[in-house]
Amino acid sequence: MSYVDEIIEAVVAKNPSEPEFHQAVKEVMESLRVVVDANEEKFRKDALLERLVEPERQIKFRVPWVDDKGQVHVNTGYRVQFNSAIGPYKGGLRLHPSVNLGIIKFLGFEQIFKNSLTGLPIGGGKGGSDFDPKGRSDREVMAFCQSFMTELCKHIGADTDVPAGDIGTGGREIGYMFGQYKRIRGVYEGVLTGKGLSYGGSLARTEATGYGLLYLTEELLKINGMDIAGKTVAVSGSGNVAIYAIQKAHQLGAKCVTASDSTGWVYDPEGIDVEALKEIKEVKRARLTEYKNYRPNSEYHEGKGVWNIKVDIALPCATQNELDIEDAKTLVANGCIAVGEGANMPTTLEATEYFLANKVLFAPGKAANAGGVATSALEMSQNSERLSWTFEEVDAKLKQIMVNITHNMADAAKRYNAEGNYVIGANIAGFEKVVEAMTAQGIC
Ligand SMILES: NC(=O)C1=CN([C@@H]2O[C@H](COP(=O)(O)OP(=O)(O)OC[C@H]3O[C@@H](n4cnc5c(N)ncnc54)[C@H](O)[C@@H]3O)[C@@H](O)[C@H]2O)C=CC1
Ligand SMILES: O=C(O)CCC(=O)C(=O)O
Repeated sequence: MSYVDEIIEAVVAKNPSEPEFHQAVKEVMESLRVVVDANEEKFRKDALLERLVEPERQIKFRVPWVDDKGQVHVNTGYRVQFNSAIGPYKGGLRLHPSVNLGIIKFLGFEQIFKNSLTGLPIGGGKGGSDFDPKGRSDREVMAFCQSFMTELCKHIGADTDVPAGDIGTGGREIGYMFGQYKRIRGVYEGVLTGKGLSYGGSLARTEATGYGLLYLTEELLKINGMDIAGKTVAVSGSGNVAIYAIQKAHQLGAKCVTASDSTGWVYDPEGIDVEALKEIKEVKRARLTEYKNYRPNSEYHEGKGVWNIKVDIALPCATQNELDIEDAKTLVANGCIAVGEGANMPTTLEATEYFLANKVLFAPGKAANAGGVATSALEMSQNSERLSWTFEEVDAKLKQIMVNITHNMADAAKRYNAEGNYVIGANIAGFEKVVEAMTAQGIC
């Protein structure tokens, strides 16, 4: 049996009931086959792949908090510090009822390669809790965040592990967590990114993941002889990534006609009104049913359906495995030319293979959504030098990073005779740097 197959089998056997982690490992390992085969003897001797798929550390803890009626609730908190070969652990905190150890491990594993692709010195980690902020008052969210950070603060720091936002963790939650960290540890340092501008945040971090996704998509079309201007786009989700992806798509001359949340989706043939979306989701924290009040000519549908709309480009920006094989077949039949993953692993393995087989330009999340974590690393740099850069400076660096990632993944794919396969390209380009650093640092 090949080394890659042995590793995939061992991961499944050793980590039962973690299907998302298996899926993430399988996707990466399949892409690395050609590199691993060429270095099999050395990698086996060093147990390189065994070390890569085993987190350096995983922390699981109790998070008790009191609701507005005086009732005590207990949630589970996680932080998986996956790999620190190229820098301090870096990755977001997800607050969603679906969170469990397997989900955090898949996200942490992806983060290793994504962070490497940015070209910046950040290792891979991820965390979160099964707490659901939806429908909770600000005081309840604060109570949860303070309790969560009371334990987490023992394991993180500006030079060791720097968490940030993810699903359910936005500016409000980061603020409460930062306050609690400072209160307990007594240090004012850049321990979290995605902070508010008044206490060390970076301009453009809020926009970065969505903007970065569009910079990469634009470049990908460009190197394949196409222009993003004039293209029709479907976006799923209506959170941080989706909102700023739609905004940048419009700025680049494309038209985005859909958005969704966990209960339904909207189709607006004239183009999604970003200001209305921001008001509904960022200010009112309401459901998308409200969108019709702002745009009477739009349609609202319950359930899932954005991938049934005929578009040139699909940008899944909600959550994992939200785009399956049936969706992929519909998109291809409707003439879709490119897919960029704004979310982490939103496309199933089967759907990904279908896109690749049908020559759809497919940008995997670890490349396409790397603009968020890259800008977090820029926030860390600004915190270290006690300076704030302008929006234009940060945005220009973000754009350059996304353009570089596009070329690096395209070049890596070409080097290994897989031209146009950006899944292989992104995984190999991310892996190469991590392996070099792990090898240089000896067995650890
Ligand atoms: N915020 C960031 O900087 C980055 C986020 N990501 C990824 O992007 C995705 C979205 O994250 P954010 O926009 O930050 O979160 P968010 O909490 O701001 O928005 C999440 C969106 O996805 C929808 N959603 C969540 N769970 C869902 C489900 N089970 N079914 C259908 N819709 C669902 C929500 O309704 C919401 O519209 C996630 O996969 C996240 O890991 C990736 C890189 C960076
Ligand atoms: O900004 C960060 O540190 C993390 C962003 C993140 O969680 C992700 O890239 O999935």
